[in-house]
Amino acid sequence: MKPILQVKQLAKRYGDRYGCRDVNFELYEGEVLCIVGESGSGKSTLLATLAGRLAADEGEVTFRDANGDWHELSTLAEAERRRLARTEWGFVTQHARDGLRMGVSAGANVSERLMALGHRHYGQLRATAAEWLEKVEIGAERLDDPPSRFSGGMQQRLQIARNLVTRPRLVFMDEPTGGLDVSVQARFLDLLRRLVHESGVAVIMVTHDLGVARLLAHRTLVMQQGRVVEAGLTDQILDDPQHPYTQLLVSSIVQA
Ligand SMILES: Nc1ncnc2c1ncn2[C@@H]1O[C@H](COP(=O)(O)OP(=O)(O)OP(=O)(O)O)[C@@H](O)[C@H]1O
Repeated sequence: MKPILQVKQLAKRYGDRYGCRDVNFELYEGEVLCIVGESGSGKSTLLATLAGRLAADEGEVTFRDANGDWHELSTLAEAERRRLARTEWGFVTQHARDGLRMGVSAGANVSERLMALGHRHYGQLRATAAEWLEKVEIGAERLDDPPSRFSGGMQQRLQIARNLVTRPRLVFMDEPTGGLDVSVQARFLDLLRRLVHESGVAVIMVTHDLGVARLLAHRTLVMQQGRVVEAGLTDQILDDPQHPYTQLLVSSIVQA
């Protein structure tokens, strides 16, 4: 199997300080990778740089598209990056208001990305949006309601539908459970795990919650002060952490 993403010596600076540095890994089709670490360790910076939302200062990120062509993000024209973001990628944000259009209907939120791909048939768009609302357990009768009338958990599920409806090959997620009450997190994670598994999409997810990584991720990267200090299979990392910082992270949840 070939990787869909290759990351080499990636670094992003803010002024003369590094947000993240010396990051190397490959991601394979259908693989779920979690990036964990404490606040300020560089997780969001790394994610935004991988998705081309921030320009890398060093190293490279190379993505293989559905035709098998490789694209190095730093050399991509902005129009081409946007095309990839529309067709091959998704991005789920921590706060739904950053990832949804709060003023338009739930149905429009889902069909918008399809329309950007050229789908125009109104009845078909509506039917697909209804189908996806059902898939994320919202209920098609809410099709015309704006997400501002939804609970936090529903908004986050709508964001998932909006992103997966175009069948992207890679979805970036920045703390998707971060804003949710603990009581709704479990249901959300369960649904997410099922949809990711069914669709075969690859996911790179930032989380500070090792429990989320345990539940979803095949592999995990542990970040400290901008660097990846440990990387490997999630179960191995959580059951037998090698780096002192990972040991500290793991022991802090065991004690909690
Ligand atoms: N726009 C910015 N300008 C300057 N420094 C920044 C900026 N964004 C992040 N940083 C710094 O880069 C480092 C990494 O921050 P980043 O937000 O990527 O960490 P994080 O692990 O995602 O943290 P959190 O979990 O709190 O979101 C931190 O030291 C942070 O202060």
